[in-house]
Amino acid sequence: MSKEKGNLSIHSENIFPIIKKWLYSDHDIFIRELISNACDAITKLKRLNSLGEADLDGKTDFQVKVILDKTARTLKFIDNGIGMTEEEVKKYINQIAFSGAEDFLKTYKDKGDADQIIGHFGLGFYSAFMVADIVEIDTLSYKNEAGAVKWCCDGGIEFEMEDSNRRERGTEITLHLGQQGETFLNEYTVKSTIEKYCSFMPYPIYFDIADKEPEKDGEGNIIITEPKALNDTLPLYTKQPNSCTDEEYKEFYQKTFKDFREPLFWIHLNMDYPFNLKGILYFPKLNTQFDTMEGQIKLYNSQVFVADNIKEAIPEFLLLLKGIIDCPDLPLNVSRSFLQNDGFVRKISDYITKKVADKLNSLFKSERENFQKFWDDISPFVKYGLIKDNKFYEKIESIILYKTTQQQYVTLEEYFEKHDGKLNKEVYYVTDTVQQAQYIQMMQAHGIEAVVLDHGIDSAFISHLEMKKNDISFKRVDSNISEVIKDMDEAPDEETATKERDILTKVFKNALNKEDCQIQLESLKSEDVAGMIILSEESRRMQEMMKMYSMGELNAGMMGSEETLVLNKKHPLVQYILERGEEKTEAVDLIAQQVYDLAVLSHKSLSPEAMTNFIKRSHQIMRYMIG
Ligand SMILES: Nc1ncnc2c1ncn2[C@@H]1O[C@H](COP(=O)(O)OP(=O)(O)OP(=O)(O)O)[C@@H](O)[C@H]1O
Repeated sequence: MSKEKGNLSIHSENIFPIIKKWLYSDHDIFIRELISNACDAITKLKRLNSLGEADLDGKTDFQVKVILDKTARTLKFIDNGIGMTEEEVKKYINQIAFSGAEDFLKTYKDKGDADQIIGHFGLGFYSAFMVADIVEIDTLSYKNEAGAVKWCCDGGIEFEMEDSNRRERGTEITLHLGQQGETFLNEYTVKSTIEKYCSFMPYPIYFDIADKEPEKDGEGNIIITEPKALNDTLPLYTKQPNSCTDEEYKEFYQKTFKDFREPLFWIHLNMDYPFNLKGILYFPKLNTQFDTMEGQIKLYNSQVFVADNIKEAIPEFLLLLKGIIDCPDLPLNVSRSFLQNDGFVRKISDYITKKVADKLNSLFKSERENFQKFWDDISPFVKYGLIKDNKFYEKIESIILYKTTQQQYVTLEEYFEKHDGKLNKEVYYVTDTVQQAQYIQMMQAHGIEAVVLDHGIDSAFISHLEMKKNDISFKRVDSNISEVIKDMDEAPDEETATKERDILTKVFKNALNKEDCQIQLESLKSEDVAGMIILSEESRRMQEMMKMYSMGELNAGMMGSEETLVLNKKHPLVQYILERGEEKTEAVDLIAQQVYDLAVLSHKSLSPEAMTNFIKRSHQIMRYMIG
């Protein structure tokens, strides 16, 4: 065969089923596409007018109307934009995937770029056939000499075109809704879809029902109400940050996210170079631990809603926030439903991360008091962020706050400074201030404050920080006996210590009837406590991990032995037992059992059986007291 060259061609009978079935994931996006076209038509006309190429004839009340006629089963999209000539309909509508928007941008690209044109691919219009059996266009171009044109197509490969008697500049698209479009005969569906996709489109959008019964007052007089646009044509995020007030930010938040709590603070993103990005990120106030998972980032492309929570463009941890991001340069695919994952998207994500880190740093430096006030609410987010994103970690690592048991907020550096010389790069923490009160109090008595790390994210946060800063270790207050609370002067020699520990181990094993009873004998500075339970940090973390992976059953047997009963040699009850050696008396048994139960009680709850015994024994002891 001789060498040939040619153009590939598309058959519309093949492409229509693809558009109807596969191109767009959601049926309702035809509303977004047709309203976007209407807005583009207005933007183009305005642009031409500003270039002196179009006369508006005084008609500058630019708007888009959507009218539902339930009886006729039609949905109309009417604009007073640029309109189309016969040639333009042939070129842009009859040729699938030939975009007039692209054509326009090419022609006018050097003549200023004040407004954004939404269209790009030349396919959106055909999404109307997902819901309509027949689509009609009635259009009159702004060009003086142009005649109005009517176009009609039933979704097959044939269309009809004829002259129209339309007199108004602009375009009216009529969808004759078919079975697939049944749901759009419902006014609430149409209205909420417009609100979903078009809330921030740049021209007012009015929705109305054809032949609607007029509203009347009690006396039967018709109430005339001003039509109200469904959208906000100048959303706050498009304005310059220095011209927005706190009140406006709060109001915008409440309206956009239907959240009537006040946001804690916000970041207004406004970038022109190297890419165009605008938006506002809000740090919401949390009610409960689980609230954090309810963030919502709405992504827009030239004021057209794309989707919520697009992971490719927004760093995962930011999805815990609430916000709007509008990026006209987003590399969207045809359906505008997801992004092509390229380096550009990564840059957007990095930019947002940097902005958030900068804001947190500036709050820390210049509004420390506020930063502390916000900390409880924002810390789950910050911690999640630093675990997920190393760049974020590096930028905010030094400003992470820790709330101490005395309700102060300190950085790690400040924590060590506070305990100057007392702690060897150890951070003592509590996970439950009530349950661990005994330990907290003991440490406080010796000048050590613990920090409260009681959120679900904290165990992962601790591990992450230890991995990053390997000289630092986190120790729960009940995980060991700090040197600070021991009385080192009273430490016995090795031989005595072993002997005493052996005696106590035997006595306690016997009294408690417990084979795996680990005993440690210490001289504590305080004489108030006879015994306390400690559980090594490593084994407790292991237990927690097992619990998380639902391996709870295994832990009791495997890990139980890691629990140690620390007895205070200075306490008279412990001394009483030691003085009696291994002598077995009722009093020794009672003391051992009671000391053990009290130690457990200040660490966790007793099992039902142990609790019953404890109460019985306590009564018995009180009876002995009165003889
Ligand atoms: N209401 C309208 N007024 C004027 N021209 C219109 C209107 N609707 C569509 N057009 C013309 O038809 C062309 C094709 O529209 P279509 O929605 O298929 O694609 P697009 O908007 O260019 O791109 P995309 O597929 O990205 O939406 C538009 O570019 C525009 O030139």
